[in-house]
Amino acid sequence: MPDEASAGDYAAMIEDLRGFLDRLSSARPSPEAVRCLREALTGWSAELDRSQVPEHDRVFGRLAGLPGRGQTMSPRLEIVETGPDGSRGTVRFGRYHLGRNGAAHGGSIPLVFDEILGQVARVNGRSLARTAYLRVDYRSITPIDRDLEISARLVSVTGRKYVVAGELRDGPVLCAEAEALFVELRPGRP
Ligand SMILES: CCCCCCCC(=O)SCCNC(=O)CCNC(=O)[C@H](O)C(C)(C)COP(=O)(O)OP(=O)(O)OC[C@H]1O[C@@H](n2cnc3c(N)ncnc32)[C@H](O)[C@@H]1OP(=O)(O)O
Repeated sequence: MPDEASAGDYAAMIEDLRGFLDRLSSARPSPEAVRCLREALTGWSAELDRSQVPEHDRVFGRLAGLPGRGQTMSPRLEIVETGPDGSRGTVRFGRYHLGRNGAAHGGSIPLVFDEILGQVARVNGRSLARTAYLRVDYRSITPIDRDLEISARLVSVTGRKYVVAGELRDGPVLCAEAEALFVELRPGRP
């Protein structure tokens, strides 16, 4: 992991990257701007090629405690309260996550449910578990560009099986609900 100062810079860079992806996805750049962007990206890809590391040493998505864990794959999730039986927080789907007609893309919603439901399954040291299934019911469109409330609660523990349920709300409106099964890995399983 990076030291505190560079972790702060890394986290800020990830926020910049989220903002960049939002702007890119809702822009209609000129051909000249596209050429310049390509040039800059090619330069940065070459630079990053020089600092590739094995999975264990990655920083992306490993900054626990920060909103979004320092990654851009899933929408920005900020946990405000967590405990052994559940957690709640806010999530913001950006323009990058737009599907059609103002609604978040259906695939971006399970991403954030896997994050928060997985975190509930992970507390109390149940770290070596994987998502066996994740079911999402889309109840109403999920709007982008505003903070929504998201929650998860532990439903049951049966041997190695943890069932966790979640809800995504825009104020009084239920946007989506989910249920997932996490199965603790047997010793020696990757
Ligand atoms: C706690 C930390 C949370 C971390 C969040 C992780 C986020 C992720 O996205 S992980 C990546 C996505 N998931 C994966 O890649 C998982 C791929 N699948 C697997 O590795 C395995 O199938 C795995 C680990 C889920 C289960 O394998 P294994 O340990 O051999 O379990 P197995 O013995 O077959 O089944 C155990 C129990 O779970 C049940 N079960 C397993 N899969 C399912 C399923 N899909 N649906 C319903 N029940 C299931 C079995 O029926 C069995 O129940 P019972 O004990 O009552 O008979």
